[in-house]
Amino acid sequence: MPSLKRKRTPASRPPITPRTSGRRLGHRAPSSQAPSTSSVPPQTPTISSASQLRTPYPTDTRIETDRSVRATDDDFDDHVIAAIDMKDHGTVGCSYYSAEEEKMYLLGDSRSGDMETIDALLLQIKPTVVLTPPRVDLSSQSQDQNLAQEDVSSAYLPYQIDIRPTPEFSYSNAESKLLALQISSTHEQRIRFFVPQNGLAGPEEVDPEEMGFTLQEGRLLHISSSVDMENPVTIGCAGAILTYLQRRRAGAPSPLEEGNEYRIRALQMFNLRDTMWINRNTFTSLQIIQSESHPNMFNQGPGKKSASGKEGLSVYGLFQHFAYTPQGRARLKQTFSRPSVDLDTIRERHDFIGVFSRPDNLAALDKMTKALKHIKNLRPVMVNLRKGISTGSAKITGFKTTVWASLLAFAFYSIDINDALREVSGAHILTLRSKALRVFEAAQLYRVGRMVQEIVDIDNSEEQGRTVVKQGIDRELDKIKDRYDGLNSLLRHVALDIAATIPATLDVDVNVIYFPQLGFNVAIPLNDHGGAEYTGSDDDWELMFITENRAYFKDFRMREMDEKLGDIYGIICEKEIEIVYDLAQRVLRYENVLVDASDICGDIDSLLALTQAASFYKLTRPRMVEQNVIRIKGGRHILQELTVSSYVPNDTLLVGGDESETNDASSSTDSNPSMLLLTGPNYSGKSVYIKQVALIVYLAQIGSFVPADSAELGVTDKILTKINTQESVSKIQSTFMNDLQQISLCLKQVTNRSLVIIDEFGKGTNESDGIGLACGILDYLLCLESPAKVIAATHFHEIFENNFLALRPRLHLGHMEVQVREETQEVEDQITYLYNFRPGRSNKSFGTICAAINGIDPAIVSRANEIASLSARGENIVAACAVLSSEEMQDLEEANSLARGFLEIDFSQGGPDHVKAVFEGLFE
Ligand SMILES: Nc1ncnc2c1ncn2[C@@H]1O[C@H](COP(=O)(O)OP(=O)(O)OP(=O)(O)O)[C@@H](O)[C@H]1O
Repeated sequence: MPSLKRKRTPASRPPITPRTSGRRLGHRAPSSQAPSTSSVPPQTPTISSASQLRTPYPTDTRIETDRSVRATDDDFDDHVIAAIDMKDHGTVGCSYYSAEEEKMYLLGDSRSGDMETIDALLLQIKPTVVLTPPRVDLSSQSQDQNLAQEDVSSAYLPYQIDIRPTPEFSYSNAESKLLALQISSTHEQRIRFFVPQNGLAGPEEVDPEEMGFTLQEGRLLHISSSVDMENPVTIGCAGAILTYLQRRRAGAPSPLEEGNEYRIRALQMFNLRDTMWINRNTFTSLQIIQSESHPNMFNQGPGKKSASGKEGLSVYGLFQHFAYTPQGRARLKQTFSRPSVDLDTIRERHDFIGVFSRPDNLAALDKMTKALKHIKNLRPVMVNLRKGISTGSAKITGFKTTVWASLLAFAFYSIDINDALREVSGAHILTLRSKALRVFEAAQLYRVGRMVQEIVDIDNSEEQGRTVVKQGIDRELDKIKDRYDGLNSLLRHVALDIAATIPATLDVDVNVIYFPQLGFNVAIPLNDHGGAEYTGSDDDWELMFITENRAYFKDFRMREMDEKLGDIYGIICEKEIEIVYDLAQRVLRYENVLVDASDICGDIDSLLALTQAASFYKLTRPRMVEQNVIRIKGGRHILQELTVSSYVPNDTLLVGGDESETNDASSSTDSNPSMLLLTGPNYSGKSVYIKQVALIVYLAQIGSFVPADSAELGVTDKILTKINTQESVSKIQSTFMNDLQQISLCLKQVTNRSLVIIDEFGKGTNESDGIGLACGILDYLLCLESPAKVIAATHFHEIFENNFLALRPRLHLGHMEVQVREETQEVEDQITYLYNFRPGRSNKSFGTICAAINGIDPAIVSRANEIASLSARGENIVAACAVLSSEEMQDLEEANSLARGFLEIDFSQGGPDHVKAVFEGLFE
């Protein structure tokens, strides 16, 4: 008996269509052609008998509002709702809710906050909606953000600002709402609070009520375990978010959304204090997450390989290819937006990379990365599973097969990760490993995997676009399925019977087709006039519908089969729905631990991305120390070195705070400088050098290895930059104005643990003002009692020619070496860029040589050289320019004697003839 293979159809409902040919002239025997599934009517209906039973609400209900607040199945994960408040002259509080993680994060109140703090927060959080009370005006911030986004990157999406009444931010509103939260029922919350060390022993062991607390006390205790209630502004913000979520739920058009959307599984504090302060300007200018074009990209100088060398490159871009899971990439991006200032966290990440970089762990690393490539984020999978159950059976039949396939792959591949973690040598020091092993064990991965594998026929499910249950699970279901599969042969026989009743003079193809919703039908091809080639031998044939090629009829045989077998497909689906529903519920018992396991895979994936990048880009482990120091040997710029054929590594030494040199001895290279001031011609590599130092510090603190032969680094709390970028060009204000804003922010934020990067400050105004300001700022930074680490580059040679900036041990001068061969005829060959950092200042201005290289007339260049050196010496340029050539001197002397002779003429003596004779004498 030919078995009926159910093919995927657009609506996933297989029509069964055995076909036989009617008799042609000459009484040919009915064709023995195999049954075909051709001519599937486009209006194939959907199955719903069982689904309607369990679907109390329309399954396609969606909340459609604007981009930021809509909650659909597709973008549900994207929502990040932040609330920000500022009180009492600068206490900033912030909370945010991530729909993807189903978590609310609360910031510790930041007492010295300002709009820049808020900007940094928004940058980190990347919210879709921001709630603020009327007293906080974010409109300028978002305007700026939109501008930046337009011009530079899509990394920072604009957000919707929702100004809410002040009472929504009150502490009392927040407290009552927090206490009413139902998060204590979740496994994770109980464990976090009551048995932090015991890991995942089981929820029943740690119920607060069992420990003798009243419900209210239990909840307060519970909330306080994850939230520091001593942060009133932040707590107020949490209240505003809870009010917002409540309003959203109440406004949902269908109760379907309730409980599914905006659930809060956990509360967690996050603190800017643990995070390095780094603002958008710095992210942009160091090309960390977005691209930057060098101002000279269209005018390449020597050593520049291609104009597009920097375009489109970003540090994050270099690393992200090594993260394979969605949660890993999200975690990696978060790591890049939040470099840490916590030594333990940083060292732990370095330890992880160190362990997995060991040659004897290569096999384990390989096993883990291979496994990670198959792992999906279980958060949306679980949301779909939960929704499928709570929204009724129509959803269940529509359980995307990816739900089961993802679960199955997750279970089995995370077992591989678990095994690899056990095999890794030297990993006992890694707390992430211990945590992962604990969570994987609790998640009962093998059991969950087996449950899914035993029940769900993944291949067939994918083919049919619905969940198909395997043979052997339910005897009755198997029997019905056998009957369904046998339909194929039955229908062929019926088709042959019908064909035998068709007059021999006609040659008609007869098909009998089963549609799950429309039952059994005889399908007859259409003739050239659009009518059926045959319409039945008697009145019994009833035309049901016509498609493009065929007409469909019911006769007594079809009606009889409808009666006996018409529901067969529906019954199969209904049975399968029940089994799958039961399976979904059993899997959901492990929901929290499975989600934890999925998150842990993200953590592991992001750290393995750092590990693989470390080997690919030849990075080394920095030595993180308590001292306030940056000591780099053979440092490289991780992006720039990819764009040049041979990159020249350089050393750096900077010491901040009290450890920097304070005595007034004359400058010496042995002292500990807090400031490095670089000079040198264009293209000599100053900007690359200063950015390289900042990037090494940054990379170390996100937990990555660094591009250097060795690096000894103390923790830096802020990287503050004044660097010209494309972004500044796009701003409404002038470059100088922007420079001033950047530098004033640096000066306001700076601490002795900060790293300040200043690239050519003061270029946008007149020279003397620029020099004055630059000197004033550098001097201010040098004179701080406990100075920050500063690297600055300048073209203002006057600073040194005129001793505007007093030399002192804290200040080291440096330049990027260039080789000059003046004896060479061709001016282009006179200068070679070596890119070596050398102590001391550049003793010559090569600006004019650069001008010559770029095609400026040699006479102009030589004149410019003369004037530049006069100017650098502070001489009177006007007087110097008045010096005349010998020819000019001769002419001048002649004119002089002529004028004197004229003045000596005595016009009172003699008549006109006498005067005429005197004149003629003068001009002879
Ligand atoms: N260490 C290095 N090794 C190799 N090439 C380098 C190095 N540093 C810089 N370069 C090359 O020199 C080019 C110019 O560098 P950079 O922009 O830092 O110069 P600059 O002195 O800051 O110039 P400007 O004063 O015009 O801004 C870079 O684009 C790069 O191609």
